Amino acid sequence: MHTLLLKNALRLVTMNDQREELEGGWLLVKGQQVAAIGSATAPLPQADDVLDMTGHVVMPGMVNTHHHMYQTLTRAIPAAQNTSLFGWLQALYPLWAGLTPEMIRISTCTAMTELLWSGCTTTSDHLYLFPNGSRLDDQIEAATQMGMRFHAARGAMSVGESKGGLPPDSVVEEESAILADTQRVIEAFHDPQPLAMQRVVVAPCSPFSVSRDLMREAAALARATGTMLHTHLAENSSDIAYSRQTFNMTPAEYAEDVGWIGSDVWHAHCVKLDQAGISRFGATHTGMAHCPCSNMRLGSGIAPVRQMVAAGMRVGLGVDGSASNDGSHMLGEARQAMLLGRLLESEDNRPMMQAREVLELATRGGAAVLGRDDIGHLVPGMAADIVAFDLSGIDHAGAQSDPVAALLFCTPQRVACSIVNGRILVRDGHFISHDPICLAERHNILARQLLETA
Ligand SMILES: Nc1nc2[nH]cnc2c(=O)[nH]1
Repeated sequence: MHTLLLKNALRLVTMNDQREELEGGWLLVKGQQVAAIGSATAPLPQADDVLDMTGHVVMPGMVNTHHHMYQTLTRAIPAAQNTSLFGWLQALYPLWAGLTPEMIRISTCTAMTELLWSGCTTTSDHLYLFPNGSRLDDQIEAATQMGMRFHAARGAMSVGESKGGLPPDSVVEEESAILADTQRVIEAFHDPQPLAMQRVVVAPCSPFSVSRDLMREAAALARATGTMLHTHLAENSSDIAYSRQTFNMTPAEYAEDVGWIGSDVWHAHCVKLDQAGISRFGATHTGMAHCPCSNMRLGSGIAPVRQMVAAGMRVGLGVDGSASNDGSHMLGEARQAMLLGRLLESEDNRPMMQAREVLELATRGGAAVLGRDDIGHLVPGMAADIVAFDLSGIDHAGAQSDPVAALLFCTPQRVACSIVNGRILVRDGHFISHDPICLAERHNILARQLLETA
């Protein structure tokens, strides 16, 4: 079995149960897993390949719990720059109706390039439109090519404008077809085994674009197949008003009513979850994807992350779709989570949100949200998902006293090295098996095409 040694780390952040950080530490990878970890004084093992991590912080690859990768084709669209959630969606749905299978594949490669470069090694994606013959298969094919660990959420919309929903009728699907296709992709692609590179998630889009029946049937399908459930919930005040008007319930009451609480469920945003909802979600270990950039970009609000963690909710970070961020920088997202958390906490003079607290959400937190115990920290037996940031450059000059906190306090960097499932994808800052410049060229051609066909 191939072995790889990372040695001389400026800091090796294990995120283990004791949260050990080893100065001068080393880590040995054997095949797909972490085989051993040692401090500066422990004898170095032999290995087939050795990476010298002098000046680098080495840490577990981060876990992104919410994204819409196809939106990389529609970043910074003028009509959607200055509107809140519903207006933003209504400006973009007609563009997204033109998506093709190649656009799904290329946008997935683009978003995964950004994510990998920013320190993320596992990501979920919520793909909820399938126009012009697009299928989840297109995205899974691209993820396999990129080598990233992937939780593909089979999204769906079924309630169009004519039935009181938000999306135009042209982008919704029949509910029977949604359920049949979701079952098909679970059978074709879902791998429940430890170290799985591919899992499938059941993921109707949001309360304002699918029916109560579909939510209930989706929950039953997920439970029958041992898959997880994911949707948007309580994102902003219009979302709350829709829930009250349509279901006469708060979003948390609605989620419980349709069977969407528990340790196999995670909801994106939850900015406006009320106290009763936080308590109920906490007691049932329901998960949530905290998306600070998107929540600021769309003016949605600030999710009370600390309260949610204290209540027992599983909390991870999500960059959200690239039309409401409009980037996929995982370390940058962690920095924003820290800074935004400070604004909320400052209201009652509580201790400030700390760098390590947020790094934990980005690693262990995200792993828990996706229902995984084989990623998110580095101990022998865990998946070899490891990233390294070089702190010897100008952006970190003067930050030697705490290089781990400096990852978030200083300008967010790209990784020098990224390893997924024991395979090196980025070395010395460069992708080994694809060229991001060629990718961006093709991506821009397709993005123009999408605008022209709308
Ligand atoms: N932020 C965000 N919220 C949504 N709610 C339904 N769809 C979306 C989306 O694409 N982005």
